[in-house]
Amino acid sequence: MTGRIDILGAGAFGTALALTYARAGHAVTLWARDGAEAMEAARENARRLPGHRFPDSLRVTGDLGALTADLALLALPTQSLGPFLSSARLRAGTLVSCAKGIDRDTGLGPTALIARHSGATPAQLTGPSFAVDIAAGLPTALTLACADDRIGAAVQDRLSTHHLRLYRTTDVIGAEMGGALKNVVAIAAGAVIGAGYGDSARAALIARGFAEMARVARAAGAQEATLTGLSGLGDLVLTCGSEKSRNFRFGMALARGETLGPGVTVEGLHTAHEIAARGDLDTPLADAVAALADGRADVATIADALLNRPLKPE
Ligand SMILES: NC(=O)C1=CN([C@@H]2O[C@H](COP(=O)(O)OP(=O)(O)OC[C@H]3O[C@@H](n4cnc5c(N)ncnc54)[C@H](O)[C@@H]3O)[C@@H](O)[C@H]2O)C=CC1
Ligand SMILES: O=C(CO)COP(=O)(O)O
Repeated sequence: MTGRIDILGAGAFGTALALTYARAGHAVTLWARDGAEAMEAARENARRLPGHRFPDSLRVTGDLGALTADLALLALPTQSLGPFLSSARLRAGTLVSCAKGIDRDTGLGPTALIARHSGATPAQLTGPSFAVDIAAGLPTALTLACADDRIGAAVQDRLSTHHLRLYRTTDVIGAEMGGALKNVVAIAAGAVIGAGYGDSARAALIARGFAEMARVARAAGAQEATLTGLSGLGDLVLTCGSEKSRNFRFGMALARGETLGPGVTVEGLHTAHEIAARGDLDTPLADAVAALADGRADVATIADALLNRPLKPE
């Protein structure tokens, strides 16, 4: 079934989804905070996702009043969501967040922010998917999480395309936590590779990182099965194994004493700080990523500390 879909946020991911749904026959309106007119004229997002011409059924606007679809996707970084939602007063019946993080001001995930700031039904789209892969039309599978399974099923149906297959869950917390926490492990994995510790060390880190993800997610109320699905394990494998990931590249750069350019979205940095600041669980990787990013410790010191903790059962 095709229809109208609004997408808010013309970064790499919002643009990739807009291309996907416009190509599938939907009438898509993509809202951009900056540069809407230039994108509309060029028929391309040259800054965030170059090389993909916009189909005729995709139009770009800078006017929130032009958004009238009953289904809207929110593709903004997590830390922008609260302030944006509180000022935007969106009308859509269902708002689907694509953000992978935890809001540092409130400790809330994206769907709780939607519920707090709008009357819309909140849902979460998450899982292993680089914007460039989706834009290229490569096969991809994601998770659509919605507490209301009837609405979730309808959204799953509308947002699945031939190349983009959506699975469905009502475990919104699990889906959100998987997407947020895998970014922290990806930064750590990038640091391992950047420091030259090798693939075996990275595999150990991914496995222990997954154990930490499960601990934190369970404490937040997530179901174990969600974590072993696309939004947890699936996205963890993708992000820890590819230099296409900004979180992974950020970790590599940290280990090498380099920086990424300005304006690069690195969601895991905020999530690491949020988890480390809570301090209520055993989270050595989140603590390490926060310390590394703050310059409180270097990779060698952190690796020594992690390796020399008391031995314990797995
Ligand atoms: N790029 C990717 O491959 C994927 C990204 N995501 C998630 O999607 C979210 C967005 O990421 P990207 O599109 O990649 O980021 P991006 O860095 O490419 O773009 C972010 C966009 O958000 C806009 N923005 C930032 N603050 C804003 C505000 N307060 N109001 C309005 N617009 C604002 C920026 O102008 C920019 O267009 C993140 O949570 C990310 O984890 C999820 C899956 C894949
Ligand atoms: O979430 C992603 C892939 O699923 C994108 O990862 P990065 O934000 O690290 O680029």
